Amino acid sequence: MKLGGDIVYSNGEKEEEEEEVGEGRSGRKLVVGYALTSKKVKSFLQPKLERLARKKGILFVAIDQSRPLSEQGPFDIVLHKLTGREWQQILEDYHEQHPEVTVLDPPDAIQHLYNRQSMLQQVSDLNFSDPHGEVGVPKQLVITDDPLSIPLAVAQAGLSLPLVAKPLVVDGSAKSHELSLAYDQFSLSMLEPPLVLQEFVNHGGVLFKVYIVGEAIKVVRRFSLPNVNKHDLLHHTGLFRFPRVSCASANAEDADLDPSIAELPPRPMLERLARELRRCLGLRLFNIDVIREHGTRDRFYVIDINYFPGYGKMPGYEHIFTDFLLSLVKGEYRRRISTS
Ligand SMILES: Nc1ncnc2c1ncn2[C@@H]1O[C@H](COP(=O)(O)OP(=O)(O)OP(=O)(O)O)[C@@H](O)[C@H]1O
Ligand SMILES: O=P(O)(O)O[C@H]1[C@H](O)[C@@H](O)[C@H](OP(=O)(O)O)[C@@H](OP(=O)(O)O)[C@H]1O
Ligand SMILES: [Mg+2]
Ligand SMILES: [Mg+2]
Repeated sequence: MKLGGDIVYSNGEKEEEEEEVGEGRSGRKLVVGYALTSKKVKSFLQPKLERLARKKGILFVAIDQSRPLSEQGPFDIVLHKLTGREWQQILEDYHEQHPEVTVLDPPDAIQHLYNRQSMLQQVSDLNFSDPHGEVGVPKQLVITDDPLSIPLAVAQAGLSLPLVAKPLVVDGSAKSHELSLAYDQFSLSMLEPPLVLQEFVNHGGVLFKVYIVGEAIKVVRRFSLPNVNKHDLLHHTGLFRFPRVSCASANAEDADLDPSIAELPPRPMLERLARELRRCLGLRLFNIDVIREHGTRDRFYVIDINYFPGYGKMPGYEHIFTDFLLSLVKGEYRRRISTS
């Protein structure tokens, strides 16, 4: 079904003249139940998203966690980002009782991303290489106990300094994003396991965030940590704790950067990588942090994967996300028609 219209928003954005209108199980509207933290509601459910969604026949409804899910809705789609075993069980039970509802995404698949080791394992297993480039993960080591054993473990694993120390578990807390850079082996004993130690890869201070929403991808540049050279390594000791550099709202899109550093990774390579990761992770909503090894044109590393990231910072996310939601029910209708 098509709806005419031509709205120009205050930010100067002009919507397409014709927008598709969604149809959910409840009739005309496509009902999306959401279970998100208040921080996520604020960053994701921005007025521009709700306005466009309404226009396309999509209704976002907050899930009341104090009431059984089956008594709410009916929903066509459940969108969620909450952690905890209890919530995971609620969703799994609900999915069993209501297989007709699309749960974005399956909780067991999301679990893989809440551990920085299993998060990158799938990327490593891909052994990704195509004519446009190679994508790997930095060498890393998991430490679960005794900080005093770290220097020896690092030497035995053959990891080179400097190392980025990251909390092993990512649970949405600020603490799970408290990272540090270790310049010398003695400082490694001051770290607090459980953690992942990852070789620092020089990449010219620019990182590429690749947002994935179903089959759509969008890449943005962000500032990152600067290169560490031999001189820095000789003259710095200790741990350098650093804030969430790549998450800062200031992006690197308009900065005057060295083109060999700022050049986006080749689009066909990212599309193929996203497709393969979507398949092996079993997820549709995530982003990957990609860096290009300094001094190379086509050697890339994935250093982080985030489930349901800050889409509010992705340009045009309201269009991409609403199109994605509509595509899910269209697929559902197609399936029903072909099996009836
Ligand atoms: N192996 C690495 N080599 C070089 N820089 C790195 C490496 N790992 C992390 N960094 C830098 O540290 C930043 C934070 O690391 P990472 O993305 O793993 O943490 P995070 O807390 O999960 O971030 P996000 O906010 O994206 O979830 C990166 O954006 C990048 O600037
Ligand atoms: O979009 P990028 O720059 O990757 O950063 C996101 C993080 O990766 C996410 O982990 C944050 O979400 P949570 O705070 O819900 O984990 C997410 O929080 P947000 O939705 O409040 O922006 C972002 O900080
Ligand atoms: Mg990151
Ligand atoms: Mg992360």
